[in-house]
This record gives sequence, structure tokens and C-alpha cells, in this order.
Amino acid sequence: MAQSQIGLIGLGTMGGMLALNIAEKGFDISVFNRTTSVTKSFHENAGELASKITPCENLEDLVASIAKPRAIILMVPAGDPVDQQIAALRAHLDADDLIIDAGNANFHDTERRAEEAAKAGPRFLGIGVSGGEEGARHGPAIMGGGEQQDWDRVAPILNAIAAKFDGTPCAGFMGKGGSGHFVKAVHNGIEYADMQMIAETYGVMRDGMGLNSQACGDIFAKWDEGALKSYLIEISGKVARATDPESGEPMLDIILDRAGQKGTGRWTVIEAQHLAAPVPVIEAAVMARNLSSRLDARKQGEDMFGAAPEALPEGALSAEDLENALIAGKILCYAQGFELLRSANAPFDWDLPLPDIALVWRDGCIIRSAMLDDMASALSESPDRNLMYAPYFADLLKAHHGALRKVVSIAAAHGLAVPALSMALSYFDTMRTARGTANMIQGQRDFFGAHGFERTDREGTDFHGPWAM
Ligand SMILES: NC(=O)C1=CN([C@@H]2O[C@H](COP(=O)(O)OP(=O)(O)OC[C@H]3O[C@@H](n4cnc5c(N)ncnc54)[C@H](OP(=O)(O)O)[C@@H]3O)[C@@H](O)[C@H]2O)C=CC1
Ligand SMILES: O=C(CO)[C@H](O)[C@H](O)COP(=O)(O)O
Repeated sequence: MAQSQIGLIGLGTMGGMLALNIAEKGFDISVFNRTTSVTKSFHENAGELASKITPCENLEDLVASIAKPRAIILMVPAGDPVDQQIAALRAHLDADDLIIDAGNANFHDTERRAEEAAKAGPRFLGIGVSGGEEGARHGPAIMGGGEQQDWDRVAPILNAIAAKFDGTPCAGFMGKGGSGHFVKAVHNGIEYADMQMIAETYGVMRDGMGLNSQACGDIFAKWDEGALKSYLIEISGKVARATDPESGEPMLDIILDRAGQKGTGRWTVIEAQHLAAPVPVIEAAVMARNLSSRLDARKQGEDMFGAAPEALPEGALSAEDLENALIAGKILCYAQGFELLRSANAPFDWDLPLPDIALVWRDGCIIRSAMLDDMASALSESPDRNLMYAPYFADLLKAHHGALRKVVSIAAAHGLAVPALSMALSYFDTMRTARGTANMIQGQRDFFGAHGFERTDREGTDFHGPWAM
């Protein structure tokens, strides 16, 4: 019997769809799931793709059904499940077989697993996959990390299943170790920030401008025809326009305002702090998700102080102001994400291909957006330049930072919380202020701790002030 070209473990939301995608592209695939009934129903429902899929009830059968050297994708939750699967597989695999973790792993875990694999085998590749269920089925973006030879071995399959932008696969090798999962984490950090800023504009429209969900959805749909064209704006419009079949109410009106999270945004800001890389928009987005879960405390605050949001005066803000503010916020947030990627190169001895990352993100992934093609061009021209200083994006910022300031200031004056947009504005203002206020910090540090400071009028690093104790 012919053996499969690849195996996959974990037939959940992502794994099931990836397996169908792989089969559809003409590859024979063996699949295994912890719960056997899932494997059976997956195969029964695979339709005409079923003949390309070998369902397996245990790991021995899975391994035996794959051609050597084997490649097996793991699509299970991050953390212990991945380690458990690797440990279970190790007993059945040869040293030159390849385990591919395609989940959202913390890249530190991927680094560790790559080191363990280098010592004891089997081989190991960590790939970030983005696009959700639909992307996994019809074309995700894929960010690989590990040994180039292992990427090359499975690249024909990964390129075939990836989304295509003008015919180019949205899949790329990012470098060694955990670099693929690091790039995916930063992708998710940007995703958090993008989603949060969109949610903030929705809040201004709903609470400040008194628009209903349908009207907000119509505005998002219009924005999706302009500079903001992106998957997240598109689905925001669809979410806002949807009606709950049970109650007949707008879906948005019956969804609780408590956002879930699986940890990738948090990983991104923790790592950014370790690297001293400023990503304030992403930090604000993670903070906002954390605050969203404090439902009781927020209710207590509203009872005590009165509800914050106030209706805006007629004509105070237009949908165009919000659109332009979002354009500026989006550029600044992506700029921070790419700066974070760059700042990881030296400490991890990576050479992350920033222009290629922008190319990979152009389609298939959750943050795909019309701007990414221009970002790829700007990064190709000058990979070391902050995106906000690239002429194309600098011109957009010059045109739209006024709208960002208007939205943030009017929102603040009327109790409409816009933390991510505010952070985008603060970042922008800080990054165009040659003389900031850290001289005061240095004076304070020297006063209480004799930490020393630099002077504006002399060379040297260890000056002290005439502080009277
Ligand atoms: N959903 C999404 O949009 C995206 C998810 N990801 C990542 O992909 C991975 C899978 O996510 P998703 O498909 O959404 O998750 P699901 O919860 O839909 O599926 C999880 C799968 O993992 C299996 N599983 C769970 N725990 C274990 C375990 N301890 N040992 C073995 N198998 C286990 C489940 O098997 P069983 O049927 O037995 O429970 C199931 O097949 C995660 O790392 C996630 O972060 C990445 C990109 C997008
Ligand atoms: O990786 C993804 C999209 O790119 C997953 O959907 C992930 O679960 C999103 O993160 P969170 O669950 O924390 O919102």
C-alpha cells in the first residue's frame, strides 16, 4: 500500500482544515487525533478527499503509514500537549524523521525543543500558521523556523497549501530555532492592536456618535474599500451587520464585552519588554483585553462614578476622522511590530528577513491588509529604517496624525476610552520630539541613587548634580 507523504496530529479547528488543504493539493496524508471518534468522523466527512487521507487510531499506525524520512505536523494546544506528543512520538521515529509544531508555541519552548532535537533527534521545525479556520482550509500564511534543510524538505507541501499573493506563496523561512514562532507571536501582537483600535473606533461610533451596529458595519464596509482595506476591517463590518437568529438583535448587542485570549499577545509584550523594544500600542491592546475581563469591577466603577461615555456634540467627529485616525494608528502599530522583530536579531543571533515577513503577511493571515505590500517595498528599500519614516508612510502620517489627535482628544474629553489609539499618538509625538523629558528622570535617578547622567554640553557619562541631601 502506498505510504503517505506527511502526517498530522490534532484534528481540531486548525488541524482538520490543514489536513483537508494538504489532501486537496494532492498530497497523501495520515491523520491521528487523541479522541478516536474525531478521526473517524473527520474521515467520513472528508468527501472526495477521503481517498487521500489515511485515518489512524494510534501513533504506531500513524508512523507506519508515512513514507521515510517521515514528516509529522502537530496541531495541538501550546505547552505540555506539544511536549507530550513529541515524547510519545520519539519512541516510534527515526533520528532523521521530522516533527513540525504548527501551533502557536511560545518561541522559547521552540528554541528548547530544537536544542533537544539536535541532541537526541528526531528533527524539529517550528512553524507559525495564521489565517484561522478558513485560512487553514484554503491558504494560510506560514512562518517557519529551524534548520533550513528541514524547511526545504517540507517547503513543497507548505508552499502548496499557503495563500498566494499574485501567485507567490505566503510562506517563508525566518531563520533558526524559534524564529518562526517569534514572528508568529509578533503577528498576533499586531493582530491584537489592530483589533483593539478597530474596537475603539466602534466604541466612539456607538457611544459617542449614537450609531447602531448596522450603521457601524456600513462604515467599516466603506473603509474596506480604501486605505484600511484588510481582513480585520472586512470581518468587523460583517460582525457589526450580523443579526442574532435567536433574539433578532444585532449580534454585537448580545455579545458580552469580555475578550478571551490564549496568550500570544501577552508573550509578545513580555518579550518586547525583555528586548526593551517599545510596542505601546500592542501593550495597550493586551491591557485592554485584561481590563475587559474585570466585568464586576467595571460595573462597580460605573455605579460609583457614573458611566464614562458621553454623547459627542453633533458633528464633533466624522466617520472620516475615525478612518484617518485608524490609518495613522495602524501604520504606527505595524511600525512598532517590525521594530520589535528587528530588535530580536542581535540577542537571538537571527537575521529576520523583514521585507519577506511583510510579503508573507500580505495574504492568508489575520493581519493581511492592503498596506502590507507597501510595507514590504519600504522595508526592501531600507530594512533598518522605522516604517514610520519611510516616505510613503511618513506622507500618510503627515496627512492623518491630525485626525488621530482629534479623535483621541475628543474621545478623552467625553469619557470614551481609546487606549491603543492614545498610545499610537503618544508614540508618534515621542518619536518626533528631539528633546524629551528624560533629563528629569536622569536628575531624579542621580538625586536618589547617584546614578550619574550625561550632559548636553560635554562628552562623558558620569556627571552628578549639586543635590543638597
Ligand atoms: N484557532 C485558530 O484560529 C488558530 C489556532 N492556532 C493554534 O493551533 C493550535 C491548535 O488550535 P485549534 O485547532 O484552534 O485548537 P482546537 O481546540 O480546535 O483543537 C485542539 C486539538 O488538539 C488536540 N489536543 C488537545 N489537547 C491535547 C493533548 N494534551 N494531547 C494531544 N492532543 C491534544 C485535540 O484533540 P481532542 O479532539 O482529543 O480534544 C484537538 O484535536 C493551537 O496552538 C492554536 O493556538 C494557530 C492559528 C490560528
Ligand atoms: O493565532 C491566531 C490567529 O492569528 C489564533 O486565532 C489565536 O487564538 C488568536 O489569539 P487569541 O486567542 O489570544 O485572541
